[in-house]
Amino acid sequence: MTILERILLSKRLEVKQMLMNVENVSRETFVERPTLFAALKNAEQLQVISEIKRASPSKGEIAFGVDPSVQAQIYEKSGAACISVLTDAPFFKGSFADLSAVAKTVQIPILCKDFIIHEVQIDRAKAAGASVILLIVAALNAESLLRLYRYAMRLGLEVIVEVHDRNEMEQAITVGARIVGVNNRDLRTFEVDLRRTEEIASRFPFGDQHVLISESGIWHPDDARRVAAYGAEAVLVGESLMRSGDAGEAIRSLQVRKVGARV
Ligand SMILES: O=C(O)c1ccccc1NCC(=O)[C@H](O)[C@H](O)COP(=O)(O)O
Repeated sequence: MTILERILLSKRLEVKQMLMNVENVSRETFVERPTLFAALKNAEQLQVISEIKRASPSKGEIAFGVDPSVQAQIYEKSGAACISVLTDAPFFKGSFADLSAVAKTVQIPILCKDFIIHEVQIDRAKAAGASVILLIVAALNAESLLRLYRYAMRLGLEVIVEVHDRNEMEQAITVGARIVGVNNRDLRTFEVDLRRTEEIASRFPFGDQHVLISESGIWHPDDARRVAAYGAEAVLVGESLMRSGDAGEAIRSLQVRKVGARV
């Protein structure tokens, strides 16, 4: 069984639990946030979506004890365009409590980074303060992808549709995705290869209506320059920021000039 299959098996159980507990979810009112799409499009520099990542299936512990609010404040002050919060507990040691804590602390867009297979998870993400959710094409069939995409849009959320190859990218565009994230990590082998961004970018419908994000495996300014050269307008970065002694400086070093940016 691949790691994605194992995660999805665990998500089905989690969804059952969530459906039994819908009444107990507290809904708080959060600030109105700027849209992620505009934040990425209107910038001349490559934008950094900075992730709160305590652990991962590929690396084990990264930073179990991090205070998500403190980390989020550092990210926001350093010019992050958005904060991604991993909410999966079994594989990433994240939680919706982490998401809520971040939502109470910062004003910028917040991404609920999870493996979404059911509307109840989208409700939960919104209730905890997310303004953006992630839908992974490899985790959904075409009907579920479209249904969940439309559901999130109706709730006023933005959606990043995550893809791993050109075929998935075409599915993302077909459902109407405007924000597409290429995950450079192979979810079966964990191997990270920035050429995935290059491959997908070669067929991506660049222009005013679409924005491309390169996700995973970004450690150095050279990585940022490389994916910017392929046409990415943002990077989604977890581990390297969590392990950095100076996450603020690390974010600033990745804000390289976008290719095609206006002078
Ligand atoms: O990070 C993993 O090991 C992983 C394994 C299986 C499915 C998803 C996984 N990560 C989720 C992510 O997409 C990353 O957290 C995110 O793109 C940041 O990646 P990185 O900068 O390499 O930490």
